[in-house]
Amino acid sequence: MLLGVIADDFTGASDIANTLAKGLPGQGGMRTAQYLGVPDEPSSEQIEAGVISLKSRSIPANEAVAVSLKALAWLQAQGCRQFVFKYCSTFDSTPAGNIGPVAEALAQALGVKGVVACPAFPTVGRTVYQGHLFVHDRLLSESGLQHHPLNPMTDPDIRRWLRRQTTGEVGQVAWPQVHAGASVLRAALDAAVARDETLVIVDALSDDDLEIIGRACRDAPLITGGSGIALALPANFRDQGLMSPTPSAFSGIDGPEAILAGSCSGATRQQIEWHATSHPVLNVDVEDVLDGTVTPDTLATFIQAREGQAPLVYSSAPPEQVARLQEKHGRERLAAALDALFAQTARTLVASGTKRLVVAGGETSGAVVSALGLGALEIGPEIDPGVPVLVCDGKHPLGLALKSGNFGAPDFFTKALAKLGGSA
Ligand SMILES: Nc1ncnc2c1ncn2[C@@H]1O[C@H](COP(=O)(O)OP(=O)(O)OP(=O)(O)O)[C@@H](O)[C@H]1O
Ligand SMILES: O=C(O)[C@@H](O)C(=O)CO
Repeated sequence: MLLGVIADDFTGASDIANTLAKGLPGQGGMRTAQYLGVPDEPSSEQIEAGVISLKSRSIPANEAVAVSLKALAWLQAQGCRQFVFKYCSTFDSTPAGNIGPVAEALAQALGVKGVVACPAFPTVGRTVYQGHLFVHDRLLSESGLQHHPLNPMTDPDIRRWLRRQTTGEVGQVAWPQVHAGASVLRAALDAAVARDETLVIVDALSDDDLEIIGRACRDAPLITGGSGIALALPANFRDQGLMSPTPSAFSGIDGPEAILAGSCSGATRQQIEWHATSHPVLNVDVEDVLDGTVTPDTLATFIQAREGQAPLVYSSAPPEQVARLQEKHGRERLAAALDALFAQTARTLVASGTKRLVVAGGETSGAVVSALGLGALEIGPEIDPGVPVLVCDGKHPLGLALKSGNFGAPDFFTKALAKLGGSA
């Protein structure tokens, strides 16, 4: 294994695994595996990039640091020579962490300074300019993310946001020094090291900028950011003659299908609305879940009876309704009940032969794949930006798509099932 990634959530892990498996246009990517948590055993496969999915975005900072260091140790034991800490392209965190504490702990463990921090993902509208994060044409703090239930992003200046979370000084490299090319940027990062800056926010407006950043980080032991930060890393390894020719082709997994959505993001709700125009959907009433009227069997039975019709079950609701329910029942209680509902539904479905499973939402995906107890997932073709086909290869192959709440086109769900089946 050449490259090790520590991702702070499951859908974010798929996102960067997708970037690494694709590589730069026309150049090919790395043979990539996504692991669900820190594996107990060494990697047995011919994997070039290993991505460890953690659920560490919204847990206490000291726990996030501990599990991230454990992931680092496992990746080091697999022989990785470079590490990426992947967080959200909208920098999801609070003044208490977890991006700063985890990044500083990894930097300290690796003995490095001048570490790039860049959440930019221009393909989905996330750019960084003068240390400020934009979502399309809005500042982060005016993009809707200021209302995020767990990590309200109320300050678009991510230098200032990160300084609240860190003990070391946070530096900045502004866009002109990125645009000037990899050697100018490298010199700017070396100057940051000389100033004793541990983390350095680096501007990026386009994939060209991200490629320059990746090239400048060819020999950097640690890089941090969104998935875009990994764009040029496969090419760095290929240029050094370290990679094998072509990863194996994905030929598709056919069989019964299911779509589970717990994400309440605008994109997911639009995708559900689109899907409902021509496919069976079941809207789960959260109060029925809490009082036991709706159970995992209710959902599994609905799906099993509609095999071949792309059935979807969802709890997703608009923000006002979510806020009202959270007020009444408590956020933790709702999340635990819904996580358990989707997790047990997935277990029942897979046990009864479901072969293609699409899940919307990071927390929901984490609950589902943890319950399924899957090993390493291999990365297949891209469905939409940031969302690849995932394959659990074994005696009973399973194809998965784990969609970040805000990702995907309106027809994402049917497209995902088609890609999992090997068509489209
Ligand atoms: N009807 C509902 N009422 C209240 N909470 C809900 C409802 N439906 C889902 N939830 C909760 O909303 C949260 C959705 O989080 P999840 O991470 O799955 O989606 P997301 O935040 O859109 O995705 P991502 O993290 O990938 O951006 C879960 O904790 C889930 O339990
Ligand atoms: O970077 C992103 O936006 C996603 O990969 C993600 O982390 C969503 O949870």
